[in-house]
Amino acid sequence: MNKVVLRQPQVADGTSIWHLVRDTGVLDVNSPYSYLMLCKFFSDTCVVAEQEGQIVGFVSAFRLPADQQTLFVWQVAVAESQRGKGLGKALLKALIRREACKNVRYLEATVSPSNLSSEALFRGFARDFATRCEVSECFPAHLFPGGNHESEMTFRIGPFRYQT
Ligand SMILES: CC(=O)NCC[C@H](N)C(=O)O
Repeated sequence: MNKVVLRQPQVADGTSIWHLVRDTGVLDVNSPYSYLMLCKFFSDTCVVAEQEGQIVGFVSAFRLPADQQTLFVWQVAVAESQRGKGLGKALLKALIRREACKNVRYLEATVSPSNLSSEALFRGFARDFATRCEVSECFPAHLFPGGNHESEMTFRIGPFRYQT
């Protein structure tokens, strides 16, 4: 099986990332522009996974403006072909080891109740770092238009007790 390489995204990856997110069938598909913007202005806290020239994984994140010690993970996308191989956790670990994430003490992400694999990912990540994972409501379903979006629950992981 060919090696999966984890790297910082470039703007040329934007459309492939958009396709990957769309093809997961579970994530909110943001505009193609938003993925170009993430690759250009937030690449220090984004990671892509590439295999044989194909983007097969992606994580986007940024430090919270109101709390620079917390890293907010926006989306984690893993291609069907890579499911169940630990790629999601590998993406998060590559992210948290970045220089741009130095001294991050908490990681936050939102997960919808039906996304059991995402819940398992974050709970497993907290376990691996021997730290807490606290869940609270972030965006109740009624805040979304059209009545067809689940609530989003915040998974707050930390504190990271040693240099991450
Ligand atoms: C961690 C993660 O992928 N959360 C998804 C949040 C939201 N539903 C989205 O897809 O952007």
